[in-house]
Amino acid sequence: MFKGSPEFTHAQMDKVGVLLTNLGTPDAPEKSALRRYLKEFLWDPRVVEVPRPLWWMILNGVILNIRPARSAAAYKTVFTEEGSPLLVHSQRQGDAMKAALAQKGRDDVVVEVAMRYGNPSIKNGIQALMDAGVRRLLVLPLYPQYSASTTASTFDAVSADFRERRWIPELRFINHYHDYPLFIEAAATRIREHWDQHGRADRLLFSYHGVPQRYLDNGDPYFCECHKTSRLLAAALGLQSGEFLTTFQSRFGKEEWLKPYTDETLKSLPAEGVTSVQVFCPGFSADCLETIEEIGEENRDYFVEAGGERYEYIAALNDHPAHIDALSELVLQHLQGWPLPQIDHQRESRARAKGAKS
Ligand SMILES: C=CC1=C(C)c2cc3[nH]c(cc4nc(cc5[nH]c(cc1n2)c(C)c5CCC(=O)O)C(CCC(=O)O)=C4C)c(C)c3C=C
Ligand SMILES: [Fe+2]
Ligand SMILES: [Fe+2]
Repeated sequence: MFKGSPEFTHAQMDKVGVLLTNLGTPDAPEKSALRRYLKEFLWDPRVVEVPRPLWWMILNGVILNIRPARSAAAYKTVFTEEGSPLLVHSQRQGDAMKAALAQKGRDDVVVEVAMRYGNPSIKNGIQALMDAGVRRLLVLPLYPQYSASTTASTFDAVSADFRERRWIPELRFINHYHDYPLFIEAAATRIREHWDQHGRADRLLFSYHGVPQRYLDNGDPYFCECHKTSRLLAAALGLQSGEFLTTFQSRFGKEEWLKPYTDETLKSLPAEGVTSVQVFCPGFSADCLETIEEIGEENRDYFVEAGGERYEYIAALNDHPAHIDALSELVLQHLQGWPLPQIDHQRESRARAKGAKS
């Protein structure tokens, strides 16, 4: 049986919905929650492209016995009273997006936030939108650069939900916004604000989450989109080549990942006479474990141990007003051409008078 909409009446106003998604995060910084989260995440064939029987054995036999405890300890250092930073920032982005759209004259748009893995799930997010009468759905995965491991995986989850539905909404899906001028300007604003407060450093590092080199070799545009973001951002900031670097962080597993690696770069810079760096992560729309702990703490230690003197992490865009403005303009652009929701009030009152579904 497909999931239906038995409460439907013709008097109901068709709505437009926006589903903002991000990667997802464990429910708690505990071993059991990490095991659940990593099991779902790392079993996704978009994330780990290894033949399933072999990967099943490695994942269940080795990784899920070691990694949950290690990752839980790392997550403990970033969780706050409010919860996981990624989720907290995402929810703030959702609230701010709703307010920005209303301010721009679209208070009819329903906004939900969902996570590809864990909670709040994409399934529940789509259900909430459908329950609100959404018949036109715009999905915005908050990954500026397209990668099969993130963006396509989100599409998989949305389409998997649709496969269970009788009445699917019209769908639009934003693949990427790595070169969207307002996004570049928002990131440049964040960096300029940091410079206003702290001054500049010898180098500005743009550090992106990595993926295996093999994915690039097989046609994933992620690497190129990261470099394009860096180039546009450098141009917006008036930086010359040599003043900024593009590096890749968060390696997982033994194979080669996109290079240069952020950690190795930071370890080598002091020997080249670079003793002050600022690091910004243009691929992370929200601060999370990988920025707060890995870039903010772990990599700082590498740089300082190698002789670096000044290391600053520049916060992600999170709910910065320039970011919310960019994302809401992006949404409005992608909503163009979809008829505004309309309601036939006469028909509605007739239907109500009859007290029956029409
Ligand atoms: C921003 C884009 C991201 C890409 C591309 C990406 C690819 C990718 N990630 C892993 C493995 C892990 N990533 C983990 C955390 C994590 N990854 C992203 C984003 C991208 N990942 C974010 C935002 C986060 C943080 C989530 C949070 O809760 O704060 C983790 C879990 C953390 C840990 O245990 O160390 C893993 C594992 C792979 C294999 C991959 C591409 C193939
Ligand atoms: Fe990741
Ligand atoms: Fe990491």
